[in-house]
Amino acid sequence: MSSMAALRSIFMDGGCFSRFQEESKSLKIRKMPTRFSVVSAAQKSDKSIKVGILGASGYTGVELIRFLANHPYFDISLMTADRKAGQSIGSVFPHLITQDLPDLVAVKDADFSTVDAVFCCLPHGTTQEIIKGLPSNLKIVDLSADFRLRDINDYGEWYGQPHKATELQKEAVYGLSEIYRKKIQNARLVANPGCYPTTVLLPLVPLMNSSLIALDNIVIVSNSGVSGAGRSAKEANLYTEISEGIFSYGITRHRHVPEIEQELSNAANSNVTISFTPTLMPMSRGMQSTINIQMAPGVSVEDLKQQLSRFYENEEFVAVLPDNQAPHTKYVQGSNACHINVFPDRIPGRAIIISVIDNLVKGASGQALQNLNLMMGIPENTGLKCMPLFP
Ligand SMILES: NC(=O)C1=CN([C@@H]2O[C@H](COP(=O)(O)OP(=O)(O)OC[C@H]3O[C@@H](n4cnc5c(N)ncnc54)[C@H](OP(=O)(O)O)[C@@H]3O)[C@@H](O)[C@H]2O)C=CC1
Ligand SMILES: CC(=O)N[C@@H](CCC(=O)OP(=O)(O)O)C(=O)O
Repeated sequence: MSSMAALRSIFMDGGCFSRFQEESKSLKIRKMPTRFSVVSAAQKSDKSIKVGILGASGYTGVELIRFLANHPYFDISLMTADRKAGQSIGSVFPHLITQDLPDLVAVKDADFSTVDAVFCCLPHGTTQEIIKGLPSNLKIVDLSADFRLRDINDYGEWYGQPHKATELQKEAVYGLSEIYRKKIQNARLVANPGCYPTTVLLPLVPLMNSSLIALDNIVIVSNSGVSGAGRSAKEANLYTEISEGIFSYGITRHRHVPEIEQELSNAANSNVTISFTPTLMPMSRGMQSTINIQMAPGVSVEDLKQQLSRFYENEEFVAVLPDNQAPHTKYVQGSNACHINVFPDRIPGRAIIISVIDNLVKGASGQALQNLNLMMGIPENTGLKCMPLFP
């Protein structure tokens, strides 16, 4: 029996697989834990779906290892690295010394016939070369930016090189889970969103086609923890460069601008242009976006909050905070949550939307796992229910 068939039978035994599918269709995910026998399915689990992590020695790779360790169906059976190929995971990450995990191998030595799905946690430009050669039945979630931009010319312009896997790029589904859930369920290749785009799109997409805000007056300032830059050594990320200070970079030309504009324009069905300034903060993880918008005439902050609350009322991972509670990166750290709130600006007619995520979780590995769960037809929150690490 194939892994998928085995998994389906687990759910069918409990009579819950088709009900889960029905429920997914109506997007009532928050109600799942009470209405589905997830626990009994987990008890029967045999970790029958084999997954690989390409780039397991990096920050997003090791974050996936953390979540997959508690996943009832996914078994890590392949892990790759580049410079660290040949090493055990415990020698690269001492906190994993006691875990029973495969050693890191180079991609060229990896046996892909042993896995059903892979997460690609590789640098931009690398995944598109590597996955061209993989078996065509593999499910792939790519955490890099290689397949996010639908317009191949945009890719060339913003990433400074022609795309090397244009056919695959056409096939890819943008993996903002709450927005593209149905497409993701049927996808083979998912382009996981960038962390900045995730903090911006979750609060803005539901407002785009509702005539609530002006589409030509969106000003975004985002703050990121340093782990957003990955684990490889760079002068700009030395403690002496980043501690006790902050600085903005990529001002007006960060490569996430076309990704955010693509998705906002798609939601608005009209061309949307943004002002976007990313800033590096002296913290390891966490991301906050402050989004200043012009409301349409007669629209209030309460209208925006109501629209967002309605849109996300059945979502487990996105919360619109009550009253004037300010989203704080500490309250989402280590979890797949996104917290959003909306405030009136002192300038009449304008509002300030603030959203926070953990860049390594909802901004990368958590959302990637949410997407593979969807692609495999299992409950979307499987393995992701851990609470934020606080304080
Ligand atoms: N960090 C974040 O918050 C986010 C990152 N992303 C994206 O996810 C991807 C991974 O990011 P992150 O984990 O932070 O990066 P890291 O730099 O921490 O890790 C990169 C991984 O890729 C391996 N690698 C590097 N070069 C090659 C190569 N030429 N061939 C094969 N493997 C290679 C590295 O191996 P070795 O260690 O042996 O060199 C390492 O395992 C990137 O595309 C990033 O932009 C997306 C959202 C958020
Ligand atoms: C702090 C930092 O350097 N952040 C990265 C973004 C990381 C990310 O989420 O985006 P990608 O997946 O598109 O790399 C940057 O600005 O390039």
